[in-house]
Amino acid sequence: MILAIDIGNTTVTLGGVRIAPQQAYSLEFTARIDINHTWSASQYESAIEQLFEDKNLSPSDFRGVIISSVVPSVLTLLQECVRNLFGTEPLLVTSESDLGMTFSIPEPEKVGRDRLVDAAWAAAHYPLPVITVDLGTATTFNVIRENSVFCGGAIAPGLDMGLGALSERTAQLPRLDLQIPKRIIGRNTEECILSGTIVGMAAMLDGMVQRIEAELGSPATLILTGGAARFVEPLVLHPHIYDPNLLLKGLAFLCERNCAN
Ligand SMILES: Nc1ncnc2c1ncn2[C@@H]1O[C@H](COP(=O)(O)OP(=O)(O)OP(=O)(O)O)[C@@H](O)[C@H]1O
Ligand SMILES: CC(C)(CO)[C@@H](O)C(=O)NCCC(=O)O
Ligand SMILES: [K+]
Repeated sequence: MILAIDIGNTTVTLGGVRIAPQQAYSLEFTARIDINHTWSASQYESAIEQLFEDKNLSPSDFRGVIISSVVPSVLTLLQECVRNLFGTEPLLVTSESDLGMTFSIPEPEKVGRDRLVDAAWAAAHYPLPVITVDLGTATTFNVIRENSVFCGGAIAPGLDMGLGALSERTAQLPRLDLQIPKRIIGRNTEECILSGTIVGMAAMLDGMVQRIEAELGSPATLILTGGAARFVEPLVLHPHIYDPNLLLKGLAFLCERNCAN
């Protein structure tokens, strides 16, 4: 199997991805390590060793390691971990990787590598044009046109970021955990916050997708992913596919594609 590592601003997500014949990708395991900016490489290394021990895994179970990162400082630490644990360099996703896409934007190297992975998987596996929406620390949109042309997207504040900001910057609003709202018209403070944040996110997605389709001049396939997607997905009206492991499968896909070359 392939070890896929996504370094985000909140979490490092690890996945063991097995690729069966006929290109069937399955997740053998997933694990999350919270980003801790005081940690050294050896602390991340211990966390990964502990994970392997818990899951009865060893480095020899993996035939490749690939990383996408949007946090350069943590990437340096995890590259060192992989070197120590596996004795090899991990493959890194960049805009120069073979992504199976071309770019119609001026600075592809500035696009978050998590966005590139989502886009590469979607371009290869879904009818084009396709829009991917990833609900993580931020909510990101990618738009891939016919012929696998990555033409841009959008970046909005994340769900949890919105919930956090509401409580931190007010006297009377509590900190709530994500949950699916019971109704649109909230009947108390908690219901109002959940409606405004979560139904609001779904409405934003629907409105954005409508506007993106208008700019494209054609309907698009809509793919939703990311840790917070399950709270929003049931409220999205536009036809869509919920693919919770897009990023990890995308990493394994790119590992295959870029190791073979
Ligand atoms: N098991 C869970 N229960 C409740 N909320 C969750 C759970 N898993 C994820 N979330 C929420 O989903 C959000 C997004 O998760 P995801 O893993 O996609 O991104 P992240 O790790 O927070 O962001 P990044 O990838 O930028 O680090 C998290 O901020 C968290 O609030
Ligand atoms: C938007 C985030 C933070 C989402 O993880 C990440 O993709 C990122 O840092 N992007 C860089 C800017 C860009 O994608 O244009
Ligand atoms: K920043």
